[in-house]
Amino acid sequence: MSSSPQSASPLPHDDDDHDVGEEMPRMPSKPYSTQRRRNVVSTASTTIDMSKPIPVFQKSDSDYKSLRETLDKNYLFATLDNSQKDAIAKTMEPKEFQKDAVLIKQGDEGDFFYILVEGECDVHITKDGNTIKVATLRPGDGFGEIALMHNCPRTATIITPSGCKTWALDRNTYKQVMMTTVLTKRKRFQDMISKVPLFDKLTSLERHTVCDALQELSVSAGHVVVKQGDKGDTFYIIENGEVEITKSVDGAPAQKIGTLTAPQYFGEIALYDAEESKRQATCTAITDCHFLTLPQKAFHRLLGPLKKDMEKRISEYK
Ligand SMILES: Nc1ncnc2c1ncn2[C@@H]1O[C@@H]2COP(=O)(O)O[C@H]2[C@H]1O
Repeated sequence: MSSSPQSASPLPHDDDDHDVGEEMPRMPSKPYSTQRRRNVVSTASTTIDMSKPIPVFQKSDSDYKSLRETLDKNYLFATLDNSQKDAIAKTMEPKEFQKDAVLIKQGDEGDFFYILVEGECDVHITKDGNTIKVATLRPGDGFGEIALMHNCPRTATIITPSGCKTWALDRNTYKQVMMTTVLTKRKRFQDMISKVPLFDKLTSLERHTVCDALQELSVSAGHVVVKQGDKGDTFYIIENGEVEITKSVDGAPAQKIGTLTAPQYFGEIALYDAEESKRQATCTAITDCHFLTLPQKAFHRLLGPLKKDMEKRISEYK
């Protein structure tokens, strides 16, 4: 990874939970190095000046290409359009960390969002005086978004046991680029999420984070959303429509075992149950349907606190 900064931007001191202001940030159609943004975004307590030039870090073509591909695959950027992802890829800067370095400390203020390029990082969470390792991050994974998007202290400590290479995105740029899409989406999805009893046990920060990761999917009546025997990689919440569940046992013709409607969910067994990572039943839209979906990585990270509740429901199916 080779790069050099073209211009540096000081980190802002804007804080508090942001509302989407009257004027929305729009991504430039030209590269940052030649264009300034004039929009201003008002927030609860402050204003983010969108006219600040955004730094461009020169990268080799191959670094740019692989970073851009990583952004395409990462669920945190799923709602951004191509020009927004181009802009992020241009502005990200390389940061390397030595063995045992602490990239993020729980409780600190957020400064950067990172994408891991090489090496591994462990995620440790301290609660009630106990520290536990909750996850290991691998190349392609992003982290550090929660404190930036929610103006809260860092929710976990990130340590690299072996040393690592990352791409880093400063707080101001992250918020400028993500604010429009993520906050608008969060407002829309909060209503829906509040109707799903499963999510009652999440804290409001956890619910916000789930909203930020949700994606949308519309299918027509007759579409097979999940097929028995397939490998599962998505969790579905029904926002509109009806889904029929059918299951074949020991090769016999599939039998209907139920119908789901909003705000019920499906697709969790193959994601949670390592032994049954294959879809256990077929789920077919019997009307046109609209779903909110969570990709597998987000599901594990964000719905970890609900594992027991989901396992209880899974055992009731059996
Ligand atoms: N359970 C988890 N699994 C994986 N990553 C997490 C988990 N909890 C928090 N993180 C990440 O750790 C980061 C710590 O800084 P942030 O709170 O800004 O953002 C956090 C998330 O990106």
